[in-house]
Amino acid sequence: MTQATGIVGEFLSLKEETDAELLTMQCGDFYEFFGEDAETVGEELDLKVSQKSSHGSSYPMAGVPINDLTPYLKALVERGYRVAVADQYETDDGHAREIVRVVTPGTLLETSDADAQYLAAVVGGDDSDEYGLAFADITTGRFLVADAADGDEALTELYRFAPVEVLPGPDVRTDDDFLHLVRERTDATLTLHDTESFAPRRADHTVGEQFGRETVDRLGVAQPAIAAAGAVLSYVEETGTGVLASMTRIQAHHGDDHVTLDATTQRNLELTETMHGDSDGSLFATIDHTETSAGGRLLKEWLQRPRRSLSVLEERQNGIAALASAALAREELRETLSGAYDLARLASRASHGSADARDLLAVKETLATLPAIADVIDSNPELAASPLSAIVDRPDREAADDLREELAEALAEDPPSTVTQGGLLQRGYDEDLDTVIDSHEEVQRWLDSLADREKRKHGLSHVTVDRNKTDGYYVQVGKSAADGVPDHYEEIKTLKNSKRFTTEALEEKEREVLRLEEKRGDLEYELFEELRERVAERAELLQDVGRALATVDALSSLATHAAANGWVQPALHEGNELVIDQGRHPVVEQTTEFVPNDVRMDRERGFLVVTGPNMSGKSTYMRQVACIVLLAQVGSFVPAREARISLVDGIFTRVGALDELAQGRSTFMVEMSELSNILHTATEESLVILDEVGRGTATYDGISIAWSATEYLVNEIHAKTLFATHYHELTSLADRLPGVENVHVAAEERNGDVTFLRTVREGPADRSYGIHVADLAGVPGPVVDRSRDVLKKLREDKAIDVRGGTETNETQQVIFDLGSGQFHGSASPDGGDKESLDPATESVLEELQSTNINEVRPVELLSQVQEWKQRLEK
Ligand SMILES: Nc1ncnc2c1ncn2[C@@H]1O[C@H](COP(=O)(O)OP(=O)(O)OP(=O)(O)O)[C@@H](O)[C@H]1O
Repeated sequence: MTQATGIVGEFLSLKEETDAELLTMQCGDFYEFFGEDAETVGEELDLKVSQKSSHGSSYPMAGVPINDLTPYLKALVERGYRVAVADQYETDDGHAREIVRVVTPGTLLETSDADAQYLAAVVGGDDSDEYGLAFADITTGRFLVADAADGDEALTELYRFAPVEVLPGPDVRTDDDFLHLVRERTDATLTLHDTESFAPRRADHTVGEQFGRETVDRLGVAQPAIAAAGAVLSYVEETGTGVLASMTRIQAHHGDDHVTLDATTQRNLELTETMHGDSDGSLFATIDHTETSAGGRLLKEWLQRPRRSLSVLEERQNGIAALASAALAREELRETLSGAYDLARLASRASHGSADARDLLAVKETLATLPAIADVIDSNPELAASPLSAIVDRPDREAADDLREELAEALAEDPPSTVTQGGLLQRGYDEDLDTVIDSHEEVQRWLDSLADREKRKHGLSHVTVDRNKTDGYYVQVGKSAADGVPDHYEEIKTLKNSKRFTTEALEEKEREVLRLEEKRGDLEYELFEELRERVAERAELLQDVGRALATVDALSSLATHAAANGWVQPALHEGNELVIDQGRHPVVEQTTEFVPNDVRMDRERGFLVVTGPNMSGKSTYMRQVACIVLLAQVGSFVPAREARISLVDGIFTRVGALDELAQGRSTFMVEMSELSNILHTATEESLVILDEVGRGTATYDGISIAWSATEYLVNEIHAKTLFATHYHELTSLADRLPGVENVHVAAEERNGDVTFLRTVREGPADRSYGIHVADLAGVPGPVVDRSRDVLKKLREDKAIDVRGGTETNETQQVIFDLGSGQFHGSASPDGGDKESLDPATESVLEELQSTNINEVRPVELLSQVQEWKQRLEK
């Protein structure tokens, strides 16, 4: 390509200045893309690409009218592009252009999505495993920082906030494994931002400047989190979004305040989307009855970040309790809330300078909902006595009223969406403006009555006065009357049925009206900008009011759901007892005639082995327990007749996931790394849900792993655990290990038909129904019969040790007789049946026994298990 000159040359040299993938440049009334950019945009957005000739060469070109740029930008950014925007401005000798903004997924202000839009940065510690994270939602001004003890915790936070764009710090950039997991667990675009901005001193300075030195010192987060925050701020500034002013507050997200919910668990419990990736059918979609997008955002945040503080949870519970019983007042609140707009978003738009008069009107209307809501609360004794009154009193109500009044005095009732053509402000707001408006209206009246005057004065019929772009103002006279116009009429155009004239007086008024229009437009715009700036200065106030309204909305939503579905307030406590009477699964109960079930767990009964036929309801039962505990720690009521819930520090799940095979990962490998993560992180205060661990490999390997994991959880971790399994063998652990109990989901078999009762009962299931289910599913008869034969043949003795048993403190041995389906304690601890084992089996068992799966990496474990298998087969 020859060196481009002219407009294309200007485009290409601007393109060199930016690292954005695409550039669009203002050329008069259009934004244009040239060259490769034009082709990309043409393909992505189906935009027409034409050819622009420039000095003998020709370049692809695609453009959109200035006012239509936003939807195109949005579409490009949603496809993961970063787009630089160059604006044109006047200079003494013509015009020039410069890049004013780079729009990226995390800095797109024009989003119409109600969800939070987080821009994140993640930084590794210099010589520790620690990570620091920062999250900013530029559309609402929310800014959070968090420490993470290690890479896993950093990934968990990233999954929790689901950022749309991530800035990896300099050290994280080279960690391919970490980046791979970020890509896998979030939909974020990864952007390499200037390394300098992550430098400790510089970041510390940036953050101090933005939020105030003292605030930063009080945050109590480690240096990497500050580095991440500094990088985010510098990125927001550099991309030219101009919203830094709306970021008024920095908050530390302390993991300890929240229930640990790793990415897998958030997915397994289908918190915000189902396993299939739909938002419908998720727990959030089920319980969300919020009226405002800010309320919905807050409720989602609560679900993703359940709390551990009893006082925080009780405040929410008490709010919900009051709202749940005050049905009428609740409906009134929701009705009022339905008129509220997203104040945090409006504040960001005001800071950015893109809020129009309608946006400010929305601010005014929303500010007015706060006292309306406070009135409803005050006039209902139950609500007035609840934490709701403190919630609505938290923002500075007086300042909110002042701002609302100021806006009410300033804004016109129905302003246009353009801000440059007047009509934005009310009479009486500004004296100078009133004078201009008076003169403008006077001329306008003269023009409006001109046609009538001319008709009367000159005896003309068919006269109209109008204006258009080419002719300006004109008097139009019908053909039949056109000959009778007075001499001072000057003809400007002949049409088919009429003629257009102008007069000196009309021309003069036209000049006047244009001057006044311009003056009015300019003055109004100036006054409007000042007003908008004053609103932007109150960003923090708007965020506070927005938060209060969102809180009332989220609580009302939870109360509405509780009241409609018969949910109850759980008794929360810091002990160990988890008792759920007649619990239900919050999502499944919506679509099924649900059979409620009980749970009782405490220190003496901390591990439940859940058995039952396939499809009987084991998974549902366990998830139901996890969801109820989670909802309780959101502060919500729960689907049960009664519940007493001990607060947990984390919920961990290992549930067969559907999507792993699609991702080309070995199911067993995933299963083992998830198990390993649980065994490493769960504590005595955690809730662990294991669904068929060990299923992904050969039966005996599976049993061995399930067995030893159970021992470890019971003996070392003491976490409350529910473990569903098809390995009937594991049910014998209940007799041997204190704290382990069997429950089963009941089914009845009569004349070969199995009826699922969905009722959970004490004790192990009678037997495994696998072959029966195969039969039901229509597997051919001969195959079913033959599998029964094979099962019979497989029933041979195997010996397994139980660790941590009660009878002696020593390891004891039990023999599992697959023939009878029973375990027998060994006759003597070191002799007996053990001698009947061949040396190879014995050595494998010894190694298995001495393997601490908590210390072995999953990959090694896998190959170790394979090796044992080969030795046993030999
Ligand atoms: N308590 C209940 N009341 C009504 N329906 C239920 C109940 N529990 C489970 N179900 C329904 O039963 C079906 C099977 O449940 P689930 O997947 O939990 O079984 P499972 O025992 O875990 O099966 P598998 O062992 O094959 O994984 C689901 O469609 C679920 O909606």
